[in-house]
Amino acid sequence: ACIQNPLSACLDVAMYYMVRNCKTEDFVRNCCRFCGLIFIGGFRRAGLYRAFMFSSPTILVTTPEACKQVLMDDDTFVTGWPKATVALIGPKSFVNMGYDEHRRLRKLTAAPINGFDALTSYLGFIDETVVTTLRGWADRGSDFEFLTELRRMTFRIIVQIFMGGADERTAAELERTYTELNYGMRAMAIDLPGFAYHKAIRARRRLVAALQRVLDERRARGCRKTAGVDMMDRLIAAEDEGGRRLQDDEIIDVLVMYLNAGHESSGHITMWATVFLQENPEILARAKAEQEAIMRSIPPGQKGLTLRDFRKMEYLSQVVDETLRFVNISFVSFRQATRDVSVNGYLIPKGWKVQLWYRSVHMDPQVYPHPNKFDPSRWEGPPPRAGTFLPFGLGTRLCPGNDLAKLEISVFLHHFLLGYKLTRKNPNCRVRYLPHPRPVDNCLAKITRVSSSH
Ligand code: HEM
Repeated sequence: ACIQNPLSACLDVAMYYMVRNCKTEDFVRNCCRFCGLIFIGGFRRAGLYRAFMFSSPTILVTTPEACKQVLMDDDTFVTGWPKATVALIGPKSFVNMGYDEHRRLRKLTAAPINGFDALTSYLGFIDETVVTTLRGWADRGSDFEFLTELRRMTFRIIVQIFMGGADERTAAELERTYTELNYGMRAMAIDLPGFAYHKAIRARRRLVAALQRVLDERRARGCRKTAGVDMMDRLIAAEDEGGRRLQDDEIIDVLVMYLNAGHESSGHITMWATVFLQENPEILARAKAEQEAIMRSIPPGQKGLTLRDFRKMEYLSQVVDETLRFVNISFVSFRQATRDVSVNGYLIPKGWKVQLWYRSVHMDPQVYPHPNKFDPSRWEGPPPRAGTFLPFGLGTRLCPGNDLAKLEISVFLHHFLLGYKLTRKNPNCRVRYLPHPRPVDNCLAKITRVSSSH
């Protein structure tokens, strides 16, 4: 992992400092002491650092301007995920796809997820799922892993959108397999028994086999063409200009990627937003008052929430944005330079990897004063300057599920605020930062009903 001492635990040390909410300078100082990584830019605000990570010479990009330049230039920067990640997500998924194929499949799959019509069609299911889930937790009356259950809930939603649903047992089993896949995603790529990466590779094999079974059944039964079409139907029916259809392994890799991306981050952010609300009574009171006002404005005959109600959740949207900034669930993206290019006055050589460190942007005191304070009110006023808020990335690879994610999280918080309370068993529980920030007890907690109408 390290230029000077390939056997050192340099990468672990690097990751340890970088994934915490610490300043890049602290990381550089500590990392250099441990293993002598070489950095350009030093302690000036160059925002670019040179390192050797995941077996490749790499430039770390940490300022809004430089991130924007890289993310908006598709000719010069192509996707550049580490081989180990590609092996887990799928060599035929977006993480490893050329420009044209990516554009085609992205167009096919993104429109049915985001946008007014798509979100309207999913809202009823999301609303019902959230209401039933919260009731079930409150009826339990005992502690449970809040994060684990939230991940199951967001997984049920994404499976409904992509595969027209799955029964409770299959969904829980698949979600457990995804958890194993995820734990190996940012682990050292050691494919030996006992290591997280090895377990993740095996989890991927199980996922591929499960999705192949569903695909076989779907092909045998015939795809739906009109009512009830889901993403699997769309992928099976898709043809390029030459009339070529997608092979099973291509469909499966796109599904493995979407089902993973479509529930992990949303589940984590929902958990953190709930925790932050519960820990900050003033913020909770203001968010709750807004939801109560929305409830009062709903006409008597209306069943469930509408997108119009969701659009009125202005303060809640600030809470969600602040959670996205503060937690940095997707803290880094990977690209590769296709030619020599100058960024911020420094040369990035052709073939070098480029890592975009969103966390550094979101925790930069020059962009966000007092970055370690959870303060939703910082989102009042005009929208942030381009490149300064990148929880969903930017450019042609901007997260296609961004609106869906915000909708799911907001619907959950709406019902939580109106009727429930979270009591954590270990409120000071240690946080683990890889693969995503989470309390090591997976947020062991109890949900109690505080309003008789829920
Ligand atoms: C809070 C929730 C979420 C966060 C923070 C998040 C974050 C991100 C980020 C930062 C990227 C850009 C990666 C890059 O530039 O290489 C991305 C890509 C992606 N996300 Fe999300 N995401 C979330 C939810 C979702 C959901 C709900 C879905 C699916 C419905 C989804 C599907 C994807 C896919 C397929 C990509 C790859 C896009 C491409 O390469 O064109 N994400 N996400």
